[in-house]
Amino acid sequence: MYILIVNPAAGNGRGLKLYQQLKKTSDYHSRDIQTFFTEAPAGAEALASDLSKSQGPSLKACLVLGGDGTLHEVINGWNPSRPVPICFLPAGSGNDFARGLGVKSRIPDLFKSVLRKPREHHVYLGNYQVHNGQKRTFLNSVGIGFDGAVASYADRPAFRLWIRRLHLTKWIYPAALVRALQWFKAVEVEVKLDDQPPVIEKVMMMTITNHPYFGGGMKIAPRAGIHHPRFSVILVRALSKRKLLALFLSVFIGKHTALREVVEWEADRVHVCTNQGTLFQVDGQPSRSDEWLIKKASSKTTFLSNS
Ligand SMILES: Nc1ncnc2c1ncn2[C@@H]1O[C@H](COP(=O)(O)OP(=O)(O)OP(=O)(O)O)[C@@H](O)[C@H]1O
Repeated sequence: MYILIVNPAAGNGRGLKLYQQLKKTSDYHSRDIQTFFTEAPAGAEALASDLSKSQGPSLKACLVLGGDGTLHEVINGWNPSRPVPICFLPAGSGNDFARGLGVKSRIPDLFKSVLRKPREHHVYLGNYQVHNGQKRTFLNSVGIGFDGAVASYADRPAFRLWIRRLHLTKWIYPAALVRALQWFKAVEVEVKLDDQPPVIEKVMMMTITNHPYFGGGMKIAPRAGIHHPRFSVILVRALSKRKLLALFLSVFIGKHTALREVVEWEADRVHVCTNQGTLFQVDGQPSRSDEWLIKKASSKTTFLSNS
């Protein structure tokens, strides 16, 4: 049997539309699939926690139809002592984790293939702790500084509404980037990678990522790979706003890492501190902190896909 968790609100209602398409397929009816809807913002975490406790050995996989935010909640809610393969059916506005996994098909095709002939990916996700808080897991990246400012802008209800009215949902992150550029200022951070001595840098942003993509398809860390056992760490040193905009434009052609202000490191453990509350994002969800401890997970999570 399968569990299907649906966020109807993902991708500004795309989650519901895709669910209605899946419901019409023969595979949906011929398999034992129990469907659950998230009922409120952040509802997927409690739902996944309850479902993971009540399932027996007949559960073959948990399918998640939603955006990166929904998948993040499911991964964090699911009881780790009852591991189950996860299949992400990307219905959000960003869907960077699906890009990282190499998913390209339409959702109904992906759904069909995963039920009939799934391909397993075993991935070391990332764990993070913010200012001695609870340890949590991330799928895509933790982005500190400008990256967090962009996510924070993209999360504003008025901005989302404006983007939706203009049918620019796909371009929400680039649009938020242009807005955040107007007020963001570089921050000083102390960075410690693995057992190396700490370094102090004035940065526009620092992104610690499991795979190359962020912001809805920008290939920020070209050397990263979802099957790599270490993080890619992208650090962008303080630069002018014009140059930062040029940097993001060069991300589309994969040339930004050639810039003098951009460095790409690898690490299993990253500790970052600042002396001021700084915006950051985790899997696209914005927040604020002054300390982050980020480590590769010690065990792998299984994802099902068709490629
Ligand atoms: N029933 C619901 N009604 C309203 N909001 C919901 C509901 N269920 C979940 N949510 C919220 O919807 C938000 C958006 O979901 P999600 O992040 O998965 O999609 P997205 O933002 O469109 O895509 P992405 O994260 O890929 O950019 C999340 O903050 C989640 O908590």
